[in-house]
Amino acid sequence: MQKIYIAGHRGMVGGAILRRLEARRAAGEGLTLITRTHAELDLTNQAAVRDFMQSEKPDVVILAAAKVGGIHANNTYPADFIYQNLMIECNVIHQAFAAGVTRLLQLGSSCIYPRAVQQPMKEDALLTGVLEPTNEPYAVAKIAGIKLCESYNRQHGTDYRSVMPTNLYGPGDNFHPENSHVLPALIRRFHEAAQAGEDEVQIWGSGKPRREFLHVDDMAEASLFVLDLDRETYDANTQPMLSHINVGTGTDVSIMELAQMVAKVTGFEGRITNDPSKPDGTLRKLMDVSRLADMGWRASVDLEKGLQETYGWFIDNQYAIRD
Ligand SMILES: NC(=O)C1=CN([C@@H]2O[C@H](COP(=O)(O)OP(=O)(O)OC[C@H]3O[C@@H](n4cnc5c(N)ncnc54)[C@H](OP(=O)(O)O)[C@@H]3O)[C@@H](O)[C@H]2O)C=CC1
Ligand SMILES: C[C@H]1O[C@H](OP(=O)(O)OP(=O)(O)OC[C@H]2O[C@@H](n3cnc4c(=O)[nH]c(N)nc43)[C@H](O)[C@@H]2O)[C@@H](O)[C@@H](O)C1=O
Repeated sequence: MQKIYIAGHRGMVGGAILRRLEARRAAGEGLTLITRTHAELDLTNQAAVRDFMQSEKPDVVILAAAKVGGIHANNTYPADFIYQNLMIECNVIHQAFAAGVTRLLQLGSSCIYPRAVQQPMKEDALLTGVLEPTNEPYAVAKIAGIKLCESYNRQHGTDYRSVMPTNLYGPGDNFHPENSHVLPALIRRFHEAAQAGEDEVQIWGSGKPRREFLHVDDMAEASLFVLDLDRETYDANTQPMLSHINVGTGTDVSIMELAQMVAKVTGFEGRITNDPSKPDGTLRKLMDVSRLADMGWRASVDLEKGLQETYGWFIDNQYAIRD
């Protein structure tokens, strides 16, 4: 019987991972799944995390809890993003080690890479240049998460792994009008404009930046794929000081193209205009996903289909708006 702690199980990604693990358990796999809500266990609290890890002693930890948000939230609350994410990572990773956890998977982000890096971004581009200023504090914390895992592996022989997702979306996303990521923000704005019969919707920035969008079910599947790899395979495909694995689709769209897709899905037929007072952020973020593809995993959810499904989820859960 394997005991797995999923940190952040009420979030978009943690929730999708939990659903997959529950399905495995229902199919007969010997799994004990441990969860705590934020209210039950604040992961920025070192003593609380220590007591929890020591009493539960999980075999495996999946770290999908983090302070998460889009370009505006990152730019507006930089102290929250760096402080909370560093604390969560330090507490969970160190206390997991202290409690004897041998395998851990932590989720980083594509924003760890330099803003002007060669595209698509390979894992070895890490720490080769200047970060994007709108999310540098969050990115620094995410880089620290990778380095924490690598350092415990090198000093203590643990098997702590890191996956770096591209921009994610899907059921359970945060549709807050300012603090969310672009895809859920546009679903909400275009839906509301279509319902109100408005003839114009503004998107932030120039619409020219390019982003890659991965469905959360693909992300959950990739996370468990990486977690399940035997140690020899993981180590053979990574390096001790370059141990993270990109997760993405390998294709991107411009923000204006995304807006046009969202307009179609939500039935908005008016004009799409730009708000140049809002930042563009990184001009392009496209993952090189060959490391994961070489090991046998590829994304399968098509963006158009994923958008339709996510819009359906939004319609059914319109009041599940966070913050
Ligand atoms: N969404 C995206 O586009 C991307 C996400 N990622 C990464 O994927 C991971 C999951 O993100 P996602 O599911 O989208 O984020 P969500 O915001 O949906 O989920 C994060 C979860 O973490 C919990 N959490 C936050 N702070 C604490 C805390 N101090 N103690 C306990 N729980 C806490 C939240 O609980 P509560 O809501 O109650 O605070 C929430 O349930 C994160 O590491 C994120 O950085 C990476 C790239 C892109
Ligand atoms: C996943 C990643 O997410 C964040 O980085 P980002 O990719 O820049 O995130 P974003 O989704 O918020 O924006 C993408 C693009 O879209 C444009 N855009 C248009 N209209 C809206 C809009 O209405 N909302 C938002 N949020 N963006 C909009 C926006 O101006 C930008 O050009 C990181 O901070 C960090 O958290 C991280 O790792």
